[in-house]
Amino acid sequence: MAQPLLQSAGAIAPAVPARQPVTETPCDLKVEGLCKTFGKDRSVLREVSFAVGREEAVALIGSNGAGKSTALRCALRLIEPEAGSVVLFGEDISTARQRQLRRVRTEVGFVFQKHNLVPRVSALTNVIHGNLGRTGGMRGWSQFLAKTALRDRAMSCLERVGLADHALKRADKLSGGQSQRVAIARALMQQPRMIVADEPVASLDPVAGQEVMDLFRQLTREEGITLLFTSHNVQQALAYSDRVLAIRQGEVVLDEKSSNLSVADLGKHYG
Ligand SMILES: Nc1ncnc2c1ncn2[C@@H]1O[C@H](COP(=O)(O)OP(=O)(O)OP(=O)(O)O)[C@@H](O)[C@H]1O
Repeated sequence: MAQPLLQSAGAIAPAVPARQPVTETPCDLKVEGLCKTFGKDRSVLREVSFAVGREEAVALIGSNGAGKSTALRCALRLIEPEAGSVVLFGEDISTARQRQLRRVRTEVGFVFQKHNLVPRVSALTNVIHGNLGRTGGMRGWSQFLAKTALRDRAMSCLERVGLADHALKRADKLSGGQSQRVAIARALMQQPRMIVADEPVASLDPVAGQEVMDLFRQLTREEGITLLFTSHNVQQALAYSDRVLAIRQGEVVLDEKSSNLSVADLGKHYG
């Protein structure tokens, strides 16, 4: 059954208090009964439910238009589902207002297919932008110190992705693979508990794509970061995840540990 309607941002809180976390095992994200319709009757998500365990790497696969990106966006309330519940890091955000949403989402690093870097500034500045909001209330010397610390941290994030040498290069002079690495460094800058990546390597050639996926796996394992990513590529999904979710026409049709699956199994659920 679908859960009660989610409220839009800024709406008045319901008289009934928000549902409390219902996690049986440690779980960073749990969604239940998400429904989303575009326009009058374009039903894109139909009671989508899934969970992402702490420090787990979960791949969400499906063909073009299956609803993967919409599922990710609704799961983080970047867009509003019409129904369903969302528990993020143990906090029920189904009816959360913008302020609570912003706070909880600071612990999520986003990486998209198009890296969305600011083209005319350096890789380093792009990474610093991942966290500039946190110095907003500071003034004078404390702001200077905070910015110096941010710069040092951004440099260390670029080192983590192997791009310290390119720190001062303009973003629009970087290759696709390098740009995606900067996007990962920018996500790391937030010191996220979870990274959500929407087709992070779809626009890269196979070698650069594999390097970026290797980097995701290495960094998330070393730093204990949960990973939820979407992919069209069943081999890649299997290779880089602990668990695979397949979505078809807005419905979850498979939710299984990667170790129990073969590429052929996944192929059957892809479409
Ligand atoms: N803002 C929107 N307005 C109207 N329709 C939308 C909107 N966003 C997505 N859709 C439609 O919803 C369906 C699912 O889109 P979604 O982007 O979630 O699929 P996807 O599985 O991520 O596909 P792809 O792999 O091609 O990115 C598509 O038919 C798409 O056209």
